[in-house]
Amino acid sequence: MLTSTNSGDDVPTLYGPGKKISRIRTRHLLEAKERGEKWPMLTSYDQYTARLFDEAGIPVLLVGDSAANNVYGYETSLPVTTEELLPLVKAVVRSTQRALVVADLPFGSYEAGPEQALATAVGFMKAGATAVKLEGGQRMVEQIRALTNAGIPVMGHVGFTPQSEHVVGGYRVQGRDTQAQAVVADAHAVYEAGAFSVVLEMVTAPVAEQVTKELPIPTIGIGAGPGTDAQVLVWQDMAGLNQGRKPRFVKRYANVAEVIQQAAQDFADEVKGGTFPAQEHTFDS
Ligand SMILES: Nc1nc(=O)c2c([nH]1)NC[C@@H]1CN(c3ccc(C(=O)N[C@@H](CCC(=O)O)C(=O)O)cc3)CN21
Ligand SMILES: CC(C)C(=O)C(=O)O
Repeated sequence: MLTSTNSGDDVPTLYGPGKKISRIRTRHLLEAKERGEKWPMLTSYDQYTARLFDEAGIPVLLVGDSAANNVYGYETSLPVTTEELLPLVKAVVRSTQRALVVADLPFGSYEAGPEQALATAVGFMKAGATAVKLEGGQRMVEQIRALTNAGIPVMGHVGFTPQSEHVVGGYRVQGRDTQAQAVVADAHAVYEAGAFSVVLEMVTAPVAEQVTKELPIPTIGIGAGPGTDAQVLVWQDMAGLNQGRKPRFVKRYANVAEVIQQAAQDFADEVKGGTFPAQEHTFDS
């Protein structure tokens, strides 16, 4: 079903159904940057998508706090809790053989300080995650340092940080004009604190490119242009299950919403019309 995109040589590529690396580790992501190999990351929150994306060769799956709006039906990321995210992390971990699973720390579970961050992150690691992600640059270096020292790989997240939308002043591009140096400084701070990678969200392309060139760790862009080492999208956006307003940075690669809705309508029609179930779906005496 899946066609290989591998060139067939012996270089262990990160992305692709060739599966030459049996289990993705953070060092593989660093090596990919050194080779100049770009890679995709997707969110996943459940068994079926985790399995499909893993088999498609997606090397990193993020159980995002975006489960808030994409699973639980909240309007923003703010309400979702550690208790709500933990079962989703467990489901994704159980359904993944190769991909590196990153657990997002939800709003309110790490900001109080390194001790709170460590307690929360340990819970996600015990649930089977391989790394955690948290939002914030310079203001989070203590947390990032504490987790890294405890053996927990940290993915940073700078630029637009949805958990602090009320301080940032809404969903806005970061890194324009006077903000540019703040975004660059945040990315450097995250790296120096020990992060193995960093998400750049809604950052201007030149700033993202500069950060990508300056840092030895992979940058993962969402609305940060083509210059980052990796790209991430929320899967319901990418596959067209989310039919809501589409941010500029989203590309819809399928229309899954239409497929599911058509299936539901066909099922309903056949039940009403008495054509389902047929003989083949029925047990004889
Ligand atoms: N479905 C979904 N996709 C996401 O990418 C996503 C979530 N949920 N939930 C958590 C955060 C919130 N994110 C978002 C959501 C919307 C915009 C947005 O509306 N952006 C506008 C405004 C940009 C501007 O100010 O110029 C856009 O058109 O891109 C941005 C980031 C990214 N994350
Ligand atoms: C958009 C990505 C990077 C994210 O943080 C999430 O899905 O929660």
